[in-house]
Amino acid sequence: MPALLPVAEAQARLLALAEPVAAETVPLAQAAGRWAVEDVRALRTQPAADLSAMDGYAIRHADLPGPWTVTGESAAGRPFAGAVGRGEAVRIFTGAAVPPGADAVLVQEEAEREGATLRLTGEGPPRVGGNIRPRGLDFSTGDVLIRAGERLTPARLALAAIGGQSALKVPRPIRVAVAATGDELVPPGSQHISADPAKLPESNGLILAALLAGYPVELIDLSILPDDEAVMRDTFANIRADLLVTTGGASVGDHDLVRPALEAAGGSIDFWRIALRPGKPMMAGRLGDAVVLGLPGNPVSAFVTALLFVRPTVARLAGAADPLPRTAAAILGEDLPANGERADYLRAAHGPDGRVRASSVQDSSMLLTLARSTCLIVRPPHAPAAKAGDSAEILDIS
Ligand SMILES: Nc1nc2c(c(=O)[nH]1)N[C@H]1C(S)=C(S)[C@@H](COP(=O)(O)OP(=O)(O)OC[C@H]3O[C@@H](n4cnc5c(N)ncnc54)[C@H](O)[C@@H]3O)O[C@H]1N2
Ligand code: MOO
Repeated sequence: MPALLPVAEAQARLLALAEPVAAETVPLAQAAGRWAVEDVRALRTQPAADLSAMDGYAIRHADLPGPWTVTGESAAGRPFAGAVGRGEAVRIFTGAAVPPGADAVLVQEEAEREGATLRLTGEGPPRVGGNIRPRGLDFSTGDVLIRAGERLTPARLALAAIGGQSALKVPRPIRVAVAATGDELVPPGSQHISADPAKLPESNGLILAALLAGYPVELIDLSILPDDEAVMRDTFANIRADLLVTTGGASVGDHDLVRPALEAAGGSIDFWRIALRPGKPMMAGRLGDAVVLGLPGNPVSAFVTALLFVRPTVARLAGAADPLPRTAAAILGEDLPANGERADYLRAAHGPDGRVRASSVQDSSMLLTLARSTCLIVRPPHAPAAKAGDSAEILDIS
């Protein structure tokens, strides 16, 4: 058997197989969770004028400590038509244009008004420009607001809108075909599950669909394929997808038929078997225009490989410049033994003290421990033993 491929190398080879798909232009609301194909620039300056940051009175700072004569009002969307002269004040509200002549805003809590006469009761704005958001504070026309390859998060979509954009160029949705394999599998909720101990509810399809919720995908559900090479081959040969994900049948047993079926369908395997626990027998390759990922069948192995490989592939096909999952640092609540040759992704939970503790059982078939975990502790190959209180790298799965 060839040596196991390190995770980072496997990810790099996989991403090299995946080119972003063709782009389309969609209204902002449809761009949520997708990736920008090109730099998005501001079509306007924000704020477009000097605006008040508070409710109060627009004044000339040099006129402090007053008193002033109130000559009018400026509200958001309804600016004051005139200017502020010496000894004058204009009633102003948050977001309203500061009239010409005024250079500070006196907050109403620091003033007392009687008819048109305004008196200072507090300190007043400390400086020229006090309580004013100057024109262009956030950005100016032509500024790059979003870079090509960045994800269109809620904040970036709002930024594009306030920057004057109405539509964005993004890759079209990614067609992801998902097939579970195994004679033992039946759809979740099937009647005969409890009656037949040879049958097992299919769960990996849910893992994949749920992990891809919020991603720009069209899922093609190939359902459950039997352990039959010809059936698999014919199914694979007919898919119209950008990414084919199978689970199960990836290992070395007599019924592990995904690899030969893919090859019989005209596909090619780029790599197989990764220095990863769980998830060692994952394979990656191409079939026609599609990238193919053959995940192991054990549900926790399918989950971990979906996080490390499926989501990044979808993100790259969907235009992400930075598709790999981001790890975080956490403090260990317990000692960990030295690690072996495979990178280990340990199911773990954050305790009330904020520290993370790995579950004592890590068998890759066990979904209960996965469901109770808040993170995976990433143990690189050959990591030395670690002590409680040490920092560790984690992947959040909460
Ligand atoms: N002799 C060896 N045996 C195994 C090796 C090895 O290196 N040498 N690797 C082990 C490792 S590691 C893993 S991981 C598994 C993965 O095997 P497969 O991808 O071939 O998976 P299956 O045998 O089809 O299934 C494994 C297990 O998971 C259950 N399963 C499968 N699909 C689903 C699904 N969609 N939903 C729920 N559960 C599923 C299946 O019933 C099996 O219990 O191989 C080891 N063996
Ligand atoms: O790699 Mo398997 O996923 O260890 O159980």
